[in-house]
Amino acid sequence: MAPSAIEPVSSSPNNNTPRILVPEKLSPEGLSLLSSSGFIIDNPAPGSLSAEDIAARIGSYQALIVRSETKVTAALLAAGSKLKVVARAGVGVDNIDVKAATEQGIIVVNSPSGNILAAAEHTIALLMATARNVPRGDGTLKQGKWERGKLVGVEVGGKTLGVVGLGKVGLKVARVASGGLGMKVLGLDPYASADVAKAAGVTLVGSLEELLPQVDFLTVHTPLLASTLNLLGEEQFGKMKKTARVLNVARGGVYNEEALLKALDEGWIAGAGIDVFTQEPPKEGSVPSRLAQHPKVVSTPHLGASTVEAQENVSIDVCKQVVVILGGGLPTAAVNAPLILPEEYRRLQPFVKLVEKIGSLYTQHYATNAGDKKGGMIGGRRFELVYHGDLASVSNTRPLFAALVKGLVSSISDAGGRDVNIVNATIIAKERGIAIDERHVRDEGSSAPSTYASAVTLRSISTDGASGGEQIIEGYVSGNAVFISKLDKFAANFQPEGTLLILHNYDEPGKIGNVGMVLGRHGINITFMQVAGLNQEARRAVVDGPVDTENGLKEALMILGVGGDVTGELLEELGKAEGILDVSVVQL
Ligand SMILES: NC(=O)C1=CN([C@@H]2O[C@H](COP(=O)(O)OP(=O)(O)OC[C@H]3O[C@@H](n4cnc5c(N)ncnc54)[C@H](O)[C@@H]3O)[C@@H](O)[C@H]2O)C=CC1
Ligand SMILES: O=C(O)C(=O)COP(=O)(O)O
Repeated sequence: MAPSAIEPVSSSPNNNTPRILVPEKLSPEGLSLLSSSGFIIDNPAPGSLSAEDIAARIGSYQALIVRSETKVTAALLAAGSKLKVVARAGVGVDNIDVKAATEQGIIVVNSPSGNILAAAEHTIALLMATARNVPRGDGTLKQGKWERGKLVGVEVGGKTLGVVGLGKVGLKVARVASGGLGMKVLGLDPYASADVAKAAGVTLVGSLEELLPQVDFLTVHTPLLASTLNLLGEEQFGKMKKTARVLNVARGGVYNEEALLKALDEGWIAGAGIDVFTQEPPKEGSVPSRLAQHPKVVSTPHLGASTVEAQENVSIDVCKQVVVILGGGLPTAAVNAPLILPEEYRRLQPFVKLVEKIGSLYTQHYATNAGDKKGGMIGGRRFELVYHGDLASVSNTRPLFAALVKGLVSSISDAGGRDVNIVNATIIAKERGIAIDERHVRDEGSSAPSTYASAVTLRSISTDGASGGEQIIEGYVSGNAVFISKLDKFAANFQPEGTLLILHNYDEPGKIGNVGMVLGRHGINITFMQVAGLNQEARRAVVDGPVDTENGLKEALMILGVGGDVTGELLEELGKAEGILDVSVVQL
């Protein structure tokens, strides 16, 4: 039987003393913080508890601390009737069902930066190892062979590195590659700040299509999200140089593993350095295992965060937070902590919801769906959040500020933006190069119907004058429902809920019918529809303006609430329909 250091619950000194289960290897520095706070820690030999063992015991624990190996499923959380916190001693929370935890009121925390240096350095290690055949040289020499002729490598200096995902790890890799190794670095991250990228020696490009044919090495540093799963498949590997090598110290699945195997087998690319797999450890004979054992691949068993220093950092980071949470406090890196404290809930909650929806609508409509993804639509931008009417007299707007940051990053970050809370919103905004000014305006009008005493305007302004001009979204609250009343120059009135298609078009007879037919062909139901025409100011500008009065006045937005799967194909078809200027899909 596998060894287990877990004592029966009844033998604890006091049955009210919180118990913490740590089924994976965690540095003792953090564990000693827990024990000196008086908690009981059960830290059996790593791997000795099966998923069933953990589920059978979890009911007696107030906290669970994991790394990437324990799958914290909805069923496990449901069995954890006393659980107050699940702590991830690392960055990625893709092994935790955060939604289920939130529904059960369990706080999930992580260590957002404790291991990022380790992950970046491991990426550089794999870069050099793949370029210079280090593992094969070592392996063959240990077998008594001297194979210099077979192991000629390539230099990285002067070569081009592509970095997909310019967050904390990606930027560190980029800095080392450009500053230390003398590489030319191209970056792709639709949400990155152009200034931050430039300071790291990175030139931003607009798409994978533009990036892939240029790179000698490619590295990915995005979280694993629905939008990054299989980001690179056969089509993408086919666009790369035959001499290119790819690296993955992010998550298995960002590269489609079957496609990567094929690209290596058929010589579309020259090699790979892989730390992470869709199945860990990979089962013998599976695709991830064939990849790990492939002669052109340098593979490591998810070692990105495995340094003494990183493990100390993440252990201390999360154990401190567990102590705070079990003591009734608010953690610093909660993946799903509340944006709003109970005493402010009644008054601010609808506005928190409105501002978060406005932020999310902004990112999806202007950044994610934009044809030109060179960045600059979020990071590196100045946002002005204007509180109108009664709301202007609220002095503690921290929850609204945090709601905007959360809304802006929700569709692009690891935990769907749930890691933003009132404690860390300012830091996260700064990290992403987002500047937010708040203004309180008592008298000035907004586009909200005059019966509503409070409204919010978000204005997004380019700081370099180059990217994207200015955007405006305005909304108001009625009862507990939130409404968008203005989208740029269009006067709207719709609830930002569910899946919405926003079509910018010339408002002419037949347009609605055409769109309805396309949606019908794709099996999409329309739940509501609204045509948002130019607001008064924009009408006046067209009438007084020099050009094209007729077409200018016909400009409108068609906003459709839809049910069903909105595919890329559908969007393309809608985009090509006559009179449609552009289309975007947002999930709110
Ligand atoms: N192998 C290992 O041991 C480790 C792996 N990791 C992995 O690395 C990932 C990245 O970590 P951080 O840099 O700390 O996260 P981060 O959140 O700071 O950065 C992620 C970046 O990806 C960008 N992004 C999101 N979707 C994108 C898309 N479709 N295309 C291009 N860019 C996109 C975001 O804008 C953001 O800038 C983590 O989510 C984790 O899964 C992290 C630490 C250790
Ligand atoms: O922090 C992360 O996202 C990691 O991938 C590190 O995983 P680990 O804690 O080493 O199992």
